[in-house]
Amino acid sequence: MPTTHLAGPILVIGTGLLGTSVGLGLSQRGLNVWLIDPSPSAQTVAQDIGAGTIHVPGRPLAPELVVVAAPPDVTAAVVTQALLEYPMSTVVDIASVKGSILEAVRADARITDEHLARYVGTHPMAGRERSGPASARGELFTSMPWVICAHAGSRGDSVKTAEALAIDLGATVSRMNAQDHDSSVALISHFPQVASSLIASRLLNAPGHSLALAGNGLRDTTRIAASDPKLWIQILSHNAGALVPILRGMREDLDRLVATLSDPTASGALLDLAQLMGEGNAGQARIPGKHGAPPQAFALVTIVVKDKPGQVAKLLADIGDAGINVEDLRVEHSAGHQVGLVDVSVIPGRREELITVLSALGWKVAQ
Ligand SMILES: NC(=O)C1=CN([C@@H]2O[C@H](COP(=O)(O)OP(=O)(O)OC[C@H]3O[C@@H](n4cnc5c(N)ncnc54)[C@H](O)[C@@H]3O)[C@@H](O)[C@H]2O)C=CC1
Ligand SMILES: O=C(O)C(=O)Cc1ccc(O)cc1
Repeated sequence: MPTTHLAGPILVIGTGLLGTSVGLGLSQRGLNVWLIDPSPSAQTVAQDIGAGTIHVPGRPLAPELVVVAAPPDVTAAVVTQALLEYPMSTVVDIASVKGSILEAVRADARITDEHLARYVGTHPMAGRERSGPASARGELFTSMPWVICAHAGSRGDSVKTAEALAIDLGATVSRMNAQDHDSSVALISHFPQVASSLIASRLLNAPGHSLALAGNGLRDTTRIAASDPKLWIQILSHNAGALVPILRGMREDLDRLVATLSDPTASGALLDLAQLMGEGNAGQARIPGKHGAPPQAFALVTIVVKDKPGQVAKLLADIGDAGINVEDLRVEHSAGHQVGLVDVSVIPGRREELITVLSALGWKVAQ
């Protein structure tokens, strides 16, 4: 068994996608995990897939750590209850918003400074569009950022325990206060979610023959529009204060774009468009690369594969045998043809070698 920073036991309250993923990851590392969820089926599925053991309320339990993985709306109430019920435990939550939850816990008349000292708000920056325990993965957090939002009254050992959770699950710890967290995620998570939903909602009345032409541009920009509405109405409403200024900024840009495109022959119009595209290029280039590394432009090699079982696995095995690391992978199917296009990203210095090796093995390299 791998060594862990946590000793356990750990109680996970809320065994949906995130809670079950936490339970799976910790159980796989040999820790003793207990599970509670008001939904009997969520609780049972989580236990059945190996996330831990259902905790029967009323049975004595003194967890080292309580992880609250409930929806944002109820998180503050569940955290408060856990602080009162488990007087020796550190209590963390993993909700996508932090400021409103800290305020609500603090505002509860039953919560003293001693209680609050054991609470640490946290947020793993990892998830999926699907909710529920059946979609959970123990490896969900590997190499992903996990924000630890200690507050002024947090106890040092509780902050360490919260960080141990992130580290034991393979995540990268990032520390900031709740306000900085909320303004950061408004920009890098909540705004993209809204933008994606707005784009996808434009497709509602699109004719089928238009949609049939869709490629990765549309798929990339609408992937997260498939997210769970029940969760997102809570996230967006809890972080509205940080989100609204970003949306106002976008509205200004959109108004300017509409004005420019209303007369694209006007003097300065093309310059305006070039500026918009240029600013987009510059913003996109600022997004860090894999594992938080600086942005890195990978080289792309496109391979044409037959659309039949095992082809992509065989291709990856051949690339692996050549000792070349695949940095990113995308498979595209061309409509009406029995072939797939596999885009393989590698570090630029290995591109030519990859093309030579694959061509020699009989693969059809498109570019
Ligand atoms: N889905 C994602 O991609 C991410 C979600 N989060 C946060 O994780 C939390 C959980 O989200 P998911 O696991 O995706 O949702 P989910 O819908 O898969 O699971 C939520 C679970 O909480 C349970 N629950 C409802 N009321 C409860 C209560 N009063 N006490 C205890 N449990 C209760 C539900 O029965 C359900 O099993 C949310 O606060 C969300 O903001 C954080 C990072 C990523
Ligand atoms: O799928 C993605 O790209 C995400 O960004 C997932 C996600 C959703 C909600 C969060 O609070 C954190 C991460």
